[in-house]
Order: sequence, then structure tokens, then C-alpha cells
Amino acid sequence: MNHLDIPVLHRAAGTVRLPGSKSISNRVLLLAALAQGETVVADLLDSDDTRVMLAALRQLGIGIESAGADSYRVKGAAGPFPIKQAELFLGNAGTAFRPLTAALALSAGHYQLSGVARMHERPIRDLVDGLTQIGAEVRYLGNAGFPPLQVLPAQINLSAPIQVRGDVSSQFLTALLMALPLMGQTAVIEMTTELISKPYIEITLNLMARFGVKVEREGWSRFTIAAGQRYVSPGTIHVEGDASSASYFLAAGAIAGGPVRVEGVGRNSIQGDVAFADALASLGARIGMGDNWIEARGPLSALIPSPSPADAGEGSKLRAFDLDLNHIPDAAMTLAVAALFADGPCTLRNIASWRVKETDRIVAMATELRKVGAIVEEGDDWLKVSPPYTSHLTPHASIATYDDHRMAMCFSLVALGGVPVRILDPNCVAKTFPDYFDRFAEITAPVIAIDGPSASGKGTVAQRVANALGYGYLDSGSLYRLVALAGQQAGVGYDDEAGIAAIAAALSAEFRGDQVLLSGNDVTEAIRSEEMSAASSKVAALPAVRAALIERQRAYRRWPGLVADGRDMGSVVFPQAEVKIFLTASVEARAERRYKQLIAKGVAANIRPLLQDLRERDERDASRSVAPLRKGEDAHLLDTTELSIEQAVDAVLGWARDAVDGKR
Ligand SMILES: O=C(O)C1=C[C@@H](OP(=O)(O)O)[C@@H](O)[C@H](O)C1
Ligand SMILES: C=C(OP(=O)(O)O)C(=O)O
Repeated sequence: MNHLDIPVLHRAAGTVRLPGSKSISNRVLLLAALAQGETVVADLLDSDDTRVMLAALRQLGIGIESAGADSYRVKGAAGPFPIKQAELFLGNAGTAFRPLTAALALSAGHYQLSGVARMHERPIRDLVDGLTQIGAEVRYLGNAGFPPLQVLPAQINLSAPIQVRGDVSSQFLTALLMALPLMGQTAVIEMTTELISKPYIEITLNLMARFGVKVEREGWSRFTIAAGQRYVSPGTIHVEGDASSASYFLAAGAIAGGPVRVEGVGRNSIQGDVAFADALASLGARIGMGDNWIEARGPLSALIPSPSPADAGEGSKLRAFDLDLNHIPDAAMTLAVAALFADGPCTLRNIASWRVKETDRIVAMATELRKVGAIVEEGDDWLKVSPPYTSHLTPHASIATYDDHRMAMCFSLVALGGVPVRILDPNCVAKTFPDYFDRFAEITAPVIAIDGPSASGKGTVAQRVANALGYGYLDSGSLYRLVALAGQQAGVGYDDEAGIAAIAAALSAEFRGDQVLLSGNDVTEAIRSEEMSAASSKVAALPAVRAALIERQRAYRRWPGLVADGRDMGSVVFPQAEVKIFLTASVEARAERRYKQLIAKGVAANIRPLLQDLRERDERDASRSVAPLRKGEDAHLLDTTELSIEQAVDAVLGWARDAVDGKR
């Protein structure tokens, strides 16, 4: 089976821009489809769950066009779906299957809805019962109570309240709430049981209101949609980052030092899963929150006095917990794995809904946690996880993921316990977060940042260090040359900031030994031309290009690690680098090295102008107002004037070893 081996990871620190929220994406798509007018949906999640929703809506006659990266223009039907016959495949997306069932039941057509095998094991009876009460014709095509379903035209009668259970999934209530305004009549829903996963109903009500439909409610037991309301497009709607996806990164920050910051959700979020941050705080993690970001660091250790508060408590344990997690069923899985890093047994309560999700998550979680050495007890609706007695996790566990994205994402955290871990079928993360592991590597892979002036030999040293450690190598200075070359090839003018920035954002550059590849072609020589030198300084002055290249450069941070050389690696691009080095040499030594290089290449050279040129550049670099080149306080100084390349490489390797050993 396809697998991903995650190496031992010592620290998590960095920033992640979150993908769009699954729950918001699929709700907004459906509401926009039923609304009057066109809606531009920005920052939509691109994953399996949203793809099945988009495909279904198109099949049902909704015009949906691309409106830029991750943006769509949805032409609303101003009522029920125009296409009256369709067979829809909805994968394993609960947020597509349940709401579409209800909307189609009120669309007076002939429809079939099916999904993957697991979807056909996920209950839907409570929703079908609710729909049947108002006269809808919904039939089971397989086992009673489960998909696949057939929906037929029917006479709908809303004269009596719809009685529905809420104790298996909140998505049934969400589905009814979103579909009923299609009838334009007063509709009342009464819950006959306790309602689970309540914050998801808040998301539903919030988004319905943005599309112009208000729901009156009596607590969580009775919901009324007054007659005469219908959905109207709000114009443009932005999808927040996914708060459940944020949980893995925040947990990583809490377990392995941090700070880890997620961008795209924060204090203003409408998603209940932001409460995961509160749960982490109750475990001792240090949490910060802004309007649109959340940050997590490890707990302050009461035992180890630390010279600097920023480093205090790295490696100290989380507090054991006993929590009712009914309000955050998805992010709760992350807590089950975080329990491996706690100082005692942890209990997760009121999580019965885990049994009917992508897999039986209580069984799956218990089985896989035992593989890494945890002691696990399970009940109908609870799980108790005790970290291994010795505090050491079992290395090299092969984690089965049960086609459950959250199992795969959760268990990546195990590597932060100082053991390698194998994730089987890692691509199951495509349900909600296709590039999860790349993003996770970007906050966990160790970075050695080597900055310094021109001709200091940092490129040669960086390449050799990367080879010795088996790490990747980033020659950041070349990126600007590559952007200039790619701009020329694409015929984009160097004064077109947005155009050049778009090229920078999509740049496909690779550093292989001393070869530089652009979209797979060797351009090592081409980017060194005088023309490209001049062009690169033009593009490097464009703020949008610099911003785009920061993301690009961070994307080189992959396992097992990265050596990055340049001028702002330790200060701007990788401020959390494990090792920072300021590599320099006297201007005379640098001039002589450059001279020898040129002679070796057969280029006629004279040492005096080279010396003069370097002096002038040093002066410019040190005195410029934006990020002047100088050694940062946290960087090691490596003066190579009197050192051979081998000695310089050994010095860097020594610091790298110390940094990693210090984290063990
Ligand atoms: O409405 C939603 O967007 C969701 C509701 C929750 O399901 P339940 O209500 O079944 O717990 C959650 O687990 C799911 O991932 C998304
Ligand atoms: C339960 C989940 O998905 P669904 O929307 O398919 O219910 C989930 O994403 O954890």
C-alpha cells in the first residue's frame, strides 16, 4: 500500500495559511445555487468534498464559472434546481449528501444519490423520516436507513411541525433548515432528542442569514422559518480558513515548542472548531488569537527555569484532561493524539458521533494509538488515552488510516514524539486537505539558514552541508534571476508588478547540486548573464514579487530538512530556523576567491576592480534601509577568511548537530 514515512521531528514552528473551510464551502455553494442572483465565492476549499458538490450542482443545471484562483461565480437558480432528472455521486461528503437530499426532495424531480461504500454505511434515516413527514418521496435503494437514495416528485405539505432527531448527526437539521426556504411557506422544525454538534447549526444559521433568510429559534429545540423569505445573493462571500484543519498545526505548536501560527481563522470565525484553541489552552498550551489568526506554543514549564521566556518550557508536557467534546467532534480527534504528549491519562467524552463518520473513529483511534504504545480504553461514547508508561512512543509504527483524512492528519503528530512514523494511504487527506503533508513539513522540517555578503562562499558551503545531511537546498538569490528569466520567456514586462508576482507565485524552480532548473530545464548559465543580473534587481525591487517569493521559499521546507542560503533567510523567510549562520570573509579573501573562480572558468579578470566592486556592494548592503545585511543576534558568525571549505562545512555541521541534540 502507498505510504508516507515521516522522519523524527524535533520542533514545530512557522506559519500556515489554511485551506478554506469544508463546512462553509459546501453550504455557501448550495445556498448560492438556490439564491436569486450571482454569487462570487472566494477562497473556496479545493478538495474531494467540494469537488463532488461543484460537480453535482453543475449536473443540476447551476452555472458555475471560475472567477480566479479558488474563486467561483455561481449563477443562482432563484428556487429549486432547474434540471429535473439526475444521478449524483457524492463521494463521502456528508456536507454534500445530506443537504442535497433535502434540497432535491423539494425540487420536484427524479434523482438518485449515491456515494462511496462508506457513505452507504453512514445513517440518513432521521433526515428521510423528517422529509417523509412533509410528503416528500425519498426511497432507499440499498439498506433501509442508508444511502443510496432515490428522490421522486411529491406534494409537500408544511402544515404541521417537522419532528426530527438530532442525536446522530447535526447535518440532518442543517439539511432541512437550508432546503425549507425553497417552499416560501412557514416551516417549523421540532427536535425530538438532544442535538449534537451544535456549533455546526450556528454556521448554518449564520450563512442562511447572509443569504437573507432568518430563522427564529427556541434554544436548540424548535426552529421556525417564516413565510415569504427566499435566498438572495450577498454578492461576494469569502470562505474562512478551515478551523478543523487548523487543529493539527496548533497541536503541533503546543506539543513541539511553537510558535505555530495559522492564518485564515481567528476570533471572528463562525466555526465552532476554533474552540479547539480553548481546549489546548486548558491543557497548558499558550494560545494567542487575532481577528484572522491563531497561534500556539508549548506550555511554560514550572520546573525548568529558562533564561528567555520565548524558549521557556519547550518540550514540557501538556496537562492531562477530561473533557466533553460534543461541540468539536472533528477537532476532538486531534486531542486524542495530543493525549500521547500529556502528563497523565486523558478522557474524551460525548463523542458517539465518531462511530458513524468516515470510519468508526473510536475503534480506529484506539487501535492505532495502541500501535504507538498508548494504553487505550474505549466505551460507547468515550475514549481514555494514557500515554505510554515509559513516556517513549513506539518507533516505526505503521498507521492505518481507514480512508479517513483525519486519522492521517492526526497521526502525523506522532513524529513530534521523537519517533519516525509511517502513514498508510496518506492521500486520503484529499477529502478536505490535499496538500496537508506539505504544509505540515513547512512547520516541522529543520532549516539551516546561511546568510552573508556576496562572494563569501556561502553557496558552496550550503550545498555541501545539504549533501552531507541529505537535506534539500535553496539558493534564494537565484530565485530573483529565475523570476526575471521566466518573465522574459512569458513576455511579461518587468514593470508589470502583478504579472511578475503571478510568475513568482507559480515559479517551478529546482536546485540540484550546482544546477538550477526552471520548469525542468537547465538554466544554470542563462540566469548568470549580465542581462538577467540587471533584470533580477528590477524584479527584486517589486514588493508583490518579494511577498510571493516568501511563500515560494517557505515551500522548499520539506523533510528531512533544508539548507537555505541568501541574505534574509534567518531574518525574514525562516525566522524559526534551527540554525542561523552569518557566513562572511574579509573583502580581500572574497575578491581573491571570485578572481580564482573567474580564471578557472577561462574569464579574464583583474583583482583590483573586483575588490572595489565588492567594497561598494558591502557598503550598499549594510546601509540600505530595508533589511540591511548584518549578522542577527541569534546567528552564529562564521568567518571563513582563514578556513578551507571543508573546515567551514564542518563548523556548520557541528552547530546543526548541537541544535538537534539540544532538542532531544
Ligand atoms: O455540518 C457540518 O459541516 C459538519 C457537521 C459535523 O457532523 P455531525 O453533525 O454529524 O457531528 C462534522 O463532524 C462534519 O465534519 C461537518
Ligand atoms: C465527519 C466529517 O465529514 P462529513 O462532512 O463527511 O460528515 C469530517 O470531515 O470529519
